[in-house]
Amino acid sequence: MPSNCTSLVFRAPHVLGQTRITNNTNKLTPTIHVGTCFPWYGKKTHQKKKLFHIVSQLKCSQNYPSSSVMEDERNLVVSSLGPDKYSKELDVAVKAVQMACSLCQKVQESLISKTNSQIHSKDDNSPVTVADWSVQATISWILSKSFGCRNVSILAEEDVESLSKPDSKGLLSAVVETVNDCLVQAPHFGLKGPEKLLGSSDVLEAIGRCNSEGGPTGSFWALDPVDGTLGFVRGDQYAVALALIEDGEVVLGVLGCPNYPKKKEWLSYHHRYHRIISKLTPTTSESWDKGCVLYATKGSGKAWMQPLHQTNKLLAWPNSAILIRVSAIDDPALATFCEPVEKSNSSHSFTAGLAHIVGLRKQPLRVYSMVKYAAIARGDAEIFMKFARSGYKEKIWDHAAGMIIIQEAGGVVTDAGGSPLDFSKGTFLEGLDRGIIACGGAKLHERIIKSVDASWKCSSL
Ligand SMILES: Nc1ncnc2c1ncn2[C@@H]1O[C@H](COP(=O)(O)OS(=O)(=O)O)[C@@H](OP(=O)(O)O)[C@H]1O
Ligand SMILES: [Mg+2]
Ligand SMILES: [Mg+2]
Ligand SMILES: [Mg+2]
Repeated sequence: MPSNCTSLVFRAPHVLGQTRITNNTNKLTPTIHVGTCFPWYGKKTHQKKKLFHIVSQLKCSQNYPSSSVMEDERNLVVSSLGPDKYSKELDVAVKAVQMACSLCQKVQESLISKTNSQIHSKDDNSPVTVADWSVQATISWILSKSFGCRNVSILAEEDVESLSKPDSKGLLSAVVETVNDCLVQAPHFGLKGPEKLLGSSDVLEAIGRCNSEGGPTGSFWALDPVDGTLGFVRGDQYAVALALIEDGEVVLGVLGCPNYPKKKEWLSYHHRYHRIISKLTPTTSESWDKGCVLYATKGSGKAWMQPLHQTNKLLAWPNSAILIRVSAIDDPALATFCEPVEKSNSSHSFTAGLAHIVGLRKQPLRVYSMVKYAAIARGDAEIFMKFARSGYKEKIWDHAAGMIIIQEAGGVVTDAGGSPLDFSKGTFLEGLDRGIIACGGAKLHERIIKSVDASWKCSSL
């Protein structure tokens, strides 16, 4: 794991009550290195607890969660300390996505209680709302503020043209208001907000700045401000997806899923039930009722999840993160596969044929957005398949964050030919072979890839 900090020095030797922190050479240890081993042996339970607590605190004090303290029967071993290469990027990205989720929750609530007048159609007839532009502006502003405009390059879904038209004044002012409402909350999320309210030109600039073309060299952020806008406007699942891509490789991913239910069974409920559920359960998403942010950095072998941040209850976020892992189920008969809700986005008949050949018995779990990737990473489902109509080119922002989170949680993501997804060719996943297959484990993945050809021959795709 990349690490630029391999030791941590105490200002004074630590003393736990009467227990001095000593390492396995029994020397008082003012410095803890990666690999430092603290013997449990002979220690009393309360001393063990204190020792574990203090050593665990070290990782939290580094403001990042990927260091780890391992325990065995005799020792407590510090396996890694200090921030990894992307700690600052991860910290800012997670906070920015948390803010974006909170923005989306407010807009979704207001959309559901009003008419459809706030939902607009793009040239390709897909929906776009105040939330899509507002999240893009907010995250663009936060990234620029945190890393400097010149150092930040963003490739994002929404463009600025339709918002800048003279007849879009009402829409633009709604976006400006939403962005400002969100940015004033920045300090609650541990970020700096603007000194004064942003004007229309600031907001348009922030959206327009997301004009990176991506490509094979350098580093850029890929942002889908609201993925699954259709789910969003229907009061259902959607995601905020942010990934960092370096020299064509996804190195960091953050996925905000504000409506991810505490009980995985609720994922399969029709959107109308979600509305009922949201009335039945506290909208504050207290504890784990609904909503989470998932994240991972490349090569860490770990993926994390934290609950949605509550502005009135400040959670020190690395401390509230828990590790997630893909499902261990590798028997197709027991596996759940997810796919897009809309037939026009992925062929349901093709995946039904494929499922039959592979021996998947359960009904498909149809969920809007990259929440499907989240379900695989959390181990709530085993397979995700998407086969768009021929001629449709998948966009990188629809897959980057989800892919890395599944991979670091132990899963496999490829195209339908078994090749890795290529994020180095600009906006689209060029060269994608037919579709996308993501699985919790390699065994299931292999079985599906092997069956794609057989199923493909009898399909009309
Ligand atoms: N025709 C077509 N074919 C395939 N894919 C398409 C198509 N049109 C759109 N999209 C992209 O799909 C994104 C939503 O994907 P989902 O898997 O969530 O689909 S679904 O909404 O559940 O049906 C959606 O992302 P958002 O625009 O961010 O919602 C689109 O990028
Ligand atoms: Mg999308
Ligand atoms: Mg989108
Ligand atoms: Mg869209």
